[in-house]
Amino acid sequence: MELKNKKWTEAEFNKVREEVLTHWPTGKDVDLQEAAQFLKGIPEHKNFAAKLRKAKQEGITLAQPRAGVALVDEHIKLLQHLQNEGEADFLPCTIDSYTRQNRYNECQVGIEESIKTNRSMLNGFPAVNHGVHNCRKVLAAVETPLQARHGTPDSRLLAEIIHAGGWTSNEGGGISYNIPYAKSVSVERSLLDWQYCDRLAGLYEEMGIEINREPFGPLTGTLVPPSMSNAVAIIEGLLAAEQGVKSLTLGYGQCGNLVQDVAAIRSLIELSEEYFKTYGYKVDLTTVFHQWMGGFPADESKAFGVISWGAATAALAGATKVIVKTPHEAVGIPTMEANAQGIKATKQTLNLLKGQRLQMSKELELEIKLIKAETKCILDKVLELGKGDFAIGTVKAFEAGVIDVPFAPSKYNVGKMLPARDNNGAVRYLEFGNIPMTKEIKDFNKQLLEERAKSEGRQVSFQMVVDDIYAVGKGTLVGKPE
Ligand SMILES: CC[C@H]1O[C@@H](n2cnc3c(N)ncnc32)[C@H](O)[C@@H]1O
Repeated sequence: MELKNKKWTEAEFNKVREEVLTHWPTGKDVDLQEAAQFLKGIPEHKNFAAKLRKAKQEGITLAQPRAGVALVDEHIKLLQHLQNEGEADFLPCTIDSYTRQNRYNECQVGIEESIKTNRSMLNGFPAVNHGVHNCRKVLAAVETPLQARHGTPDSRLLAEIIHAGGWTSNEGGGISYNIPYAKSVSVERSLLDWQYCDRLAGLYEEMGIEINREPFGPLTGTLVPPSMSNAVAIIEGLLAAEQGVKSLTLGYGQCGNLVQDVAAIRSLIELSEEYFKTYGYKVDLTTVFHQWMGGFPADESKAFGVISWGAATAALAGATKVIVKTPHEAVGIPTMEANAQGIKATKQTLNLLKGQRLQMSKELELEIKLIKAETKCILDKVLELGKGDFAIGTVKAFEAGVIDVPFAPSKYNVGKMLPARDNNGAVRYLEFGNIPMTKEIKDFNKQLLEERAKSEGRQVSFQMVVDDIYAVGKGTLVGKPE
């Protein structure tokens, strides 16, 4: 199938679908019409898109954890704890790493091992292997909407099974679940495979069922300049809308400077609304703010400091949803108690800040303008490279280094751009690589980094990048020389 940013016809979709449903035996339980009937029977309070729309109307920020274990009953117990004790507003099913690489045979081994050892031998819920009916069993056991959260370049079979299972949201996208997660998956391949997932969501929409899609905002979660992550989010949103997606949550990963993080969310909303209007897409747009995605302090009390700071920033930014971290972040998969604690700390902060927003200021206005200008430089070039087609343009933009995600494992990412924090901890471009920014923008980024260098008595250098990567885990935002 040739890649172009054009809505797939049902014939094109069905031709691919026949093969997708054979990738694992559980694919044969997916029947679109039967699934549509099942989904229509799900009460509104368990529909992701509906709950997001309500939160946006009420101007509140909702909290969602990440969580997933190997076996169905344990996963249900975990989610019920996060709902009842943690008071989670949305529940995830974080999918295991084997499923993310379509290695369903290894999932099967992991499931059997988990049964044998009575502990989760997978780092998430293997939804493909568990199949439609077990996904429905999970949905029946909770009272909040469910979403698949993962990092899967080819999420086609996973999307089929979780949506037929009544989970009304799927996270990911052809850039955001490839470049930060895979080494050798071509951008063209992942864009096509995610067009499939978006077209599936679009088909359900056409049958009167709302399905939410959430591109993965943070990307590598390591010093990603807001304009780079916003550019990717807007592209993935536009590609999804072309396939018929009507409920979109665009995301962003906390960088740590309050003004910049609030400006990132505000500019993401403003710029995406501009683009969706230009292209005539009628979409329910919401935002999601991911609490700090970088290195965490091992000390749990300090971890709660990071978690609460992320919650506060999400509230002050006016994000619709915040993704919660846990006090076990530095060590690995959290216990269900630690996971619930992260949600409770987050909700305490959200409740205390309810209705409050960071007021407009000269600094905030400047940062919003700067992020929008930088983002438009990237998007304009992508569109030019694609001769008006964002899908083709994205493939060419990666080849040219116009889209360049810092610290990405993918061999399709040129990795020439380098970010570093300025004196206030805002993430700036230290090296632009082939990213086409105006001279004014380049000079401004350079000036801010020079100011930091001067205050630290050193040259602007790669060492700043290294220092910034380790800083938060060591208790500061900016990695100043010791
Ligand atoms: C995007 C990476 C994030 O997902 C989190 N994560 C990955 N798998 C799980 C899991 N199974 N349960 C809870 N959190 C998880 C991980 O801690 C990290 O914060």
